[in-house]
Amino acid sequence: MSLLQLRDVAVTYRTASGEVPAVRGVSLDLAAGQALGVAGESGSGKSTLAMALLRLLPRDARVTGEILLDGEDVLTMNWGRLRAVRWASASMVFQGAQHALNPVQRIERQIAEPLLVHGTATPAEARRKVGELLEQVGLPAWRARSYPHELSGGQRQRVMIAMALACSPRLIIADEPTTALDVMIQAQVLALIRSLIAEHDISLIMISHDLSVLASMCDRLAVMYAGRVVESGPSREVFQDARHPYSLALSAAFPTVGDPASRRAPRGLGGDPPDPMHLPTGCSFHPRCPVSLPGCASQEVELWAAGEGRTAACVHVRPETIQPAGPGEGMEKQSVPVARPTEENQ
Ligand SMILES: Nc1ncnc2c1ncn2[C@@H]1O[C@H](COP(=O)(O)OP(=O)(O)OP(=O)(O)O)[C@@H](O)[C@H]1O
Repeated sequence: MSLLQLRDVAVTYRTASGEVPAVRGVSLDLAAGQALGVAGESGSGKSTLAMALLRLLPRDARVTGEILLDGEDVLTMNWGRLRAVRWASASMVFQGAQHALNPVQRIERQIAEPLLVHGTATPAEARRKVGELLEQVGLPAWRARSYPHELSGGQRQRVMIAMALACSPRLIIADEPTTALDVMIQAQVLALIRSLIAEHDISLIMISHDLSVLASMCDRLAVMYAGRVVESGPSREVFQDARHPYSLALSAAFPTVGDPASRRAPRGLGGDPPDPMHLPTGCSFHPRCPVSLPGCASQEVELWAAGEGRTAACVHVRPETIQPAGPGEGMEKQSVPVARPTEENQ
């Protein structure tokens, strides 16, 4: 059975200017021991989805659908059960550790807190465990006495990882865990996460805008655009042979380690992500899509099978299904391959 199953999950923020549909109809599965990367540009709904998984969203967010963790729906759990599940079954590493840690509490107290709250350790046991956890994440045990401001950004992120590990969860959700770090430290923290999840057999959901980082860390990828998953599948295949033009643009936007040619021309995607309150009609990506067809402006496309274990929401995956947009614009049976970007069209 899957460790985590999302069924038609939607999140809408209620704001003074109206409803913001931040996540729309997301269905995903995560098997035990698997790592899933969730990619997308800023504003695509990644963090909202991650926070929804443990009901950490503000009160003005309405979440619908099903979020089944070990078969139990997180959305309908009572508060007592939810408190038990947080940290112990699933824990979170937030982006920007300097904001997530309490600046006036020593590290020891912050890492020990989940252990004490869950009653899994006495204060003396918790102190010993904190030292062990710090050593597991590559910090000396004496750092337990430090305050967050006495640590570097990379060290603080290691502390966040130690906290996430404290109650031996089955799932860690890491939201842009290395965004604020320089490249060398980023590589160290990613290597640390990779080795810890393998060693402790922990499942991982990692959020990032960087598809190349996710492809190097995760078994599967889900690419989000305007609150929807537009493509999912095995990491290597999505990264190297994207079926959705948006995933293709994302994968082309980052150089690949070991491929000097990919560094020469990091390619950006033209235009801006849409405002969720004013989404384009039809396929939300069509105004920026280099291979859109006239019908894409009127027809929203569902996720279709796009190969072994793969899905993509693009008419080019099943071109025969698109309806004609109007007189003279018939596109039935038209097959247009998704164009890979070339040097000329960048
Ligand atoms: N508390 C909130 N109230 C209203 N709208 C919000 C709130 N939080 C997020 N949003 C909106 O929801 C959409 C998705 O935001 P979210 O932060 O989930 O995206 P993201 O992909 O994680 O972006 P980033 O990579 O910048 O963190 C955005 O349009 C954002 O403006």
